[in-house]
Amino acid sequence: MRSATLLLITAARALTPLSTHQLAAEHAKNVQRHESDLADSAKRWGAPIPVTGDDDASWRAVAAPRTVLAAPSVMPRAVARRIKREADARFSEQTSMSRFSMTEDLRDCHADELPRTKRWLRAFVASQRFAGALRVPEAANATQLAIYDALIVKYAPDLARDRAASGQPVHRDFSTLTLNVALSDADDFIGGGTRFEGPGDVTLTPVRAGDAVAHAGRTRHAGAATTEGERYVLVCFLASTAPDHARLSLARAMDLRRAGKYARAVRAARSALPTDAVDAAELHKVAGLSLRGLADASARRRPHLAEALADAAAAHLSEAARLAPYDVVALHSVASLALARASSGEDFRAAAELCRAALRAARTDVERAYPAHDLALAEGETERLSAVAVAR
Ligand SMILES: O=C(O)CCC(=O)C(=O)O
Ligand SMILES: [Fe+2]
Repeated sequence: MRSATLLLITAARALTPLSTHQLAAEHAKNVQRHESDLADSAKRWGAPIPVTGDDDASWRAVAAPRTVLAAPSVMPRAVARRIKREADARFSEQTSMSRFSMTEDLRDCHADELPRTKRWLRAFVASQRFAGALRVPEAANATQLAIYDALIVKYAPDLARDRAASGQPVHRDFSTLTLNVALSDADDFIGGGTRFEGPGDVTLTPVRAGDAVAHAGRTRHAGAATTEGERYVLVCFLASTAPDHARLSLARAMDLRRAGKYARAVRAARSALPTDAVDAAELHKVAGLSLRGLADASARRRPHLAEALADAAAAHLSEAARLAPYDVVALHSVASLALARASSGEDFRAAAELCRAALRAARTDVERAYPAHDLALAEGETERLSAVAVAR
């Protein structure tokens, strides 16, 4: 009982929004993690690199308003070729496939294990040429940057499980700024490129080895599918030495999720969102995490925890629906969760009302289909339960 109560409290604290006290606790954990990340980076990459002024015009914005910058030939093509060979030698010693990326459909290795790559990268980040990449707004205030990780990634259809396309799904990096240097020429492969999600979805395929792209780690992006040939990239993840709480909270949330600690993951993910100007889509994701936790807690027969995570999901979904009252999916999600949790006539009536709100926002038949289906279920249950009540 005691442990169930404690768990309930833990999960209920994930409820939105977090109090000042909870936020401070999350930030304290971030600082701890940040310090250990910096220590780890110093061991592998050396001391943080002071940022020099920005007067380099070679970086150009290519995907406003998300601010993705591109610059041609930041690395001499001959260096890119040598780095690629260095990585190939490493790959041939490796038996495992991808170790650090989000998918197994590629091959990767740590760039700090490759002496030539390591030397080039540190020198480049310290150079005036790199400074233009700091026009990415998230990096604008950084005075020192630490390389906390860098990978060489190789995409080739042969490496993919389906042997057809090698890529990486849409994700965020846990960096303040990501530098992505092409190690292959565009005509070495078909498909590929870095895809940036969102309105005006754009895929950047640098023309020549040595061309680079820079973006905020938090900008959602993917490695577009390489369907023929081979595509190599050097991806470098840079962190500002000042703790970036949005980045750190998100990184902790992902670790906690992987460890199956959903309630704590939800709280960390919630603390990654700004206290003002929260985006409904971000709240959807936190709700998604709560729902996954709910499923997990139910499977492990932890009803109190499941209940608290369902509360967290409902709270985040309602907040999202309040922020985006025109968003049928948000409104319907609130309704369908209420329906799933309903047990009394009153619950079903409330769920039906939420379905009607979603229906009012719907503009097309497709948007109407799910809320209408759920409304019929909710009304059916309301009727059935009132018939039972009368029969008694
Ligand atoms: O293939 C690309 O250009 C994207 C690589 C990437 O996003 C990553 O390794 O984190
Ligand atoms: Fe990435």
